[in-house]
Amino acid sequence: MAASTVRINLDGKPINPLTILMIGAGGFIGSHLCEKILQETPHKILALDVYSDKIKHLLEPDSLEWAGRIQFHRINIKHDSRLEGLIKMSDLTINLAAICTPADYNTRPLDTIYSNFIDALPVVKYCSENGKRLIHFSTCEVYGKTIGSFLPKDSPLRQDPAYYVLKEDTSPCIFGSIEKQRWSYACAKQLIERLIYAEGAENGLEFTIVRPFNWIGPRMDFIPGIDGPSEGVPRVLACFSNALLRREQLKLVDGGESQRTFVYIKDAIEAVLLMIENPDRANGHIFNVGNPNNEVTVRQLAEMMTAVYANVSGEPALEEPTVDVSSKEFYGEGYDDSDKRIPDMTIINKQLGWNPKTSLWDLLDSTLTYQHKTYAEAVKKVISKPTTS
Ligand SMILES: NC(=O)c1ccc[n+]([C@@H]2O[C@H](COP(=O)([O-])OP(=O)(O)OC[C@H]3O[C@@H](n4cnc5c(N)ncnc54)[C@H](O)[C@@H]3O)[C@@H](O)[C@H]2O)c1
Ligand SMILES: O=c1ccn([C@@H]2O[C@H](COP(=O)(O)OP(=O)(O)O[C@H]3OC[C@@H](O)[C@H](O)[C@H]3O)[C@@H](O)[C@H]2O)c(=O)[nH]1
Repeated sequence: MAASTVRINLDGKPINPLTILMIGAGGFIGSHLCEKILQETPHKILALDVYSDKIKHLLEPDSLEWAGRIQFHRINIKHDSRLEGLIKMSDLTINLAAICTPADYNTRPLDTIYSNFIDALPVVKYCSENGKRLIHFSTCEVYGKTIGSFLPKDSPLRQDPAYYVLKEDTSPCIFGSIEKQRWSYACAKQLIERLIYAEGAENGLEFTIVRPFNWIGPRMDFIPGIDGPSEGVPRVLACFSNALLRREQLKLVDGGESQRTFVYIKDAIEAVLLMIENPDRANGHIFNVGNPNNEVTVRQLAEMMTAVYANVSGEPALEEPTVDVSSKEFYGEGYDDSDKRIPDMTIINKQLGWNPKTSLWDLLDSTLTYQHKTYAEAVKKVISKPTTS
């Protein structure tokens, strides 16, 4: 975008160029947000992460048109005295850093809690003390299970949205027992939300909290044995992509009955840009960001991904594309699940006029096209290598 174009916000006011500190800029969401900001706005980004692979295309070569507007800082926020200085230099801090893969919640609960609560504390504190605005990434997992999941299976109330649609300002947060360590993540996220909210109420911190509902798209997580550990278990999109690329069966945890709504990353990033550029409408709010129209069971997701991938790759699907596995076998002791996640969109609609656009089929089509182009050759090479005994 031409730096001279004046951008106007939702209230018709000109948007001044900002310096944005993006913590976790090298991750899935961060990489898309950096791309969007550099391509469509005049804002500057201080991109902070321990990894930069997913934003390498934005950092190199130096001749890129936005070269002067992004600066990478390889920093671990757990222990780095440069954090406060970077927050002071910026108009806005966006915190995306977190351990956020379910396979870690019950197997590395301490790391999960430290990452999602303790490590976020200095970020909140420095923003509050220095009068800087904060956009913090929480999660839809703070809602936990729906009220409806506790009703008898045949109860007609299960069909009533009041028992399952998740609302920022009224829905309760329902987690399992302490032994179900899956909830370590949701609980840590909930406590940091409460702390941010309290900083706003008592010390005037200008904040926005984002609750993403299963954002998916290119560059999400990793393909085990290709650009991540062979034994690693990423989130469902990458697990299923990996199986499709290897022509293996897709594993359905506990029958794949849980339901999710999936939103295309590019739609969701538009919502974040609206928050960035409309502080008067976004400050003090918690926003669900998801696509209520894209609900499926995990089994339906597997079936749809199998069909889309057959189109994209030109290879017919396996005769039996899925296999059931127990959650204990797949994730280990202490796993539990969210049953159903439909975001209420009233608040984000009212404040920012945002709506998701992309259907599940279309978003899977573009995402699996990317997965195929990026990984198919590398996976074939790995599979064709003789295994050492
Ligand atoms: N993708 C989703 O659908 C989704 C859903 C709910 C919530 N979220 C939240 O959104 C945020 C971003 O998610 P994502 O999907 O992009 O995950 P991601 O794992 O791809 O990105 C997180 C990034 O943070 C970095 N990071 C972690 N700890 C760090 C530290 N101590 N210092 C510096 N960098 C650190 C990681 O290296 C990684 O690049 C997270 O807070 C996550 O909980 C995402
Ligand atoms: O191979 C797999 C992987 C996952 N699954 C199931 O697919 C569903 C979705 O799993 P994901 O790995 O995408 O993660 P979840 O939706 O449970 O949680 C996510 O929600 C929002 C964010 O906070 C995090 O990114 C993550 O916690 C779960 O029911 C899981 O059990 C499978 O059936 N098979």
